[in-house]
Amino acid sequence: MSLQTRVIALNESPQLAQLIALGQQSDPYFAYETPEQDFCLFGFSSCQTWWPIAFGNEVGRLQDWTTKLKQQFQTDITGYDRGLGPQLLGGLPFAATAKQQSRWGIFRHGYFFLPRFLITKRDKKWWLTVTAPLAEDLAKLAEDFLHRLQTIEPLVTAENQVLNETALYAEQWQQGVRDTVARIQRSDLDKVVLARPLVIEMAQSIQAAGLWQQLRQRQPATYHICLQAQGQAFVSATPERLLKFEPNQFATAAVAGTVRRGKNAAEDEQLGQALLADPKNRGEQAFVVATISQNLEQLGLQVSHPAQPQLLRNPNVQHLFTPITARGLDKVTPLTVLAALHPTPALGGVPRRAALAQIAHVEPEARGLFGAPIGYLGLNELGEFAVGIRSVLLQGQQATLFAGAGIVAASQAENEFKETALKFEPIRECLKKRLDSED
Ligand SMILES: C=C(O[C@@H]1C=C(C(=O)O)C=C[C@H]1O)C(=O)O
Repeated sequence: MSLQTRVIALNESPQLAQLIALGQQSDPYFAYETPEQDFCLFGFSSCQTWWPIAFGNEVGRLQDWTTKLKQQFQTDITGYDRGLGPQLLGGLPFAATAKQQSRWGIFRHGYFFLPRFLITKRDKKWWLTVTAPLAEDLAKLAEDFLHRLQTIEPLVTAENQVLNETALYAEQWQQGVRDTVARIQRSDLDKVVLARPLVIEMAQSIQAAGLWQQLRQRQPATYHICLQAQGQAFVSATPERLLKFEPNQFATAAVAGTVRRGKNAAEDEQLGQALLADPKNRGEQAFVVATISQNLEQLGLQVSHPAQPQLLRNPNVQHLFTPITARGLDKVTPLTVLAALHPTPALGGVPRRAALAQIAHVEPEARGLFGAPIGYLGLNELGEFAVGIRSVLLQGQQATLFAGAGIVAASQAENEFKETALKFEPIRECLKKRLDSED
């Protein structure tokens, strides 16, 4: 099928409430906002979708799909700026997995779509990209879409309440942490990130676009991402960038080590400084910096980063954080870099292969999109992927939250359990808040 695309500068800024309302009705739908809130993408309906039904070589197959898509365009689609023109929106799975139990449905092996309608906010301006088969009238499609967007009523938050909450595998998980610590102490395994699910049942079906909006209001300084397709959705308020592709370089970050936020500025500062001075957390984060750097250098890229980590603060937790940049992108494609980096030791472990085997051994369920690359990749090769943590899978009335913690030789199961509980909080609070905000 031959495709065509057109980018239109919008004179009037769309209303966020209307984008959200239209998003709630769209299938598929994707919303993406950077922590700086200076760049947003909203994708509605698809021209084509990619969701493999079997596992294995996901990155290679996504690359093949991208190459095929590029060939379907009659006109040059590579010259657009970031976020404009045809974009692939979605996520890859955390790991190729055949045998583990999975609740992820069509997201299980990854899901991307090429949107028919894409609204982009960048440099304080708004744009619409329309992409459709050659036979369709792009001007008419754009006109109808904008009319729909301008006339849609804002989303009415449905009345909802939490029915029950189950921390799955709680005991089994803590035993898994203890076994992992023992294994780390007696082998050359250094770090394994172990995650666990929390299932929340609500009285009514959960509106993904509405939850995205709530997270955006309550937790502004993170990415805000929503991927909705075939009746289910993945929503993430992750603080963590996996990769940003710029014209001549790309940017990534090493995030690890966690402590809660203080009750006041002085306590907050003290907790932050203690985290910066703590050998366990510093060691854990240094693994992440070293491994990311090595993986990139092996691709022939020139890597640079500051010598000392900084603090990355979110409402409930603070982390150690080192920004990393690499040059020499002409040697590799974006997806090659992504495959080399993911999963970083922030979500997998060190050494990677042994850590992934330990994760598969301890965790009964497939991680799906949790901890996985989620974002956009333009056919112009500019894009950005975040790490899909602080996230939730929504399926009707059921929300499954996942959170993980880095396990090293000095880890204690109870503390790691508490740390994961802390990481559930932002989304858990939003789901509960719906109850309070109904009055
Ligand atoms: C795995 C998660 O977070 C990761 C693990 C961290 C840690 O172990 O301290 C910190 C930040 C993230 O890289 C999560 O939020 O689920």
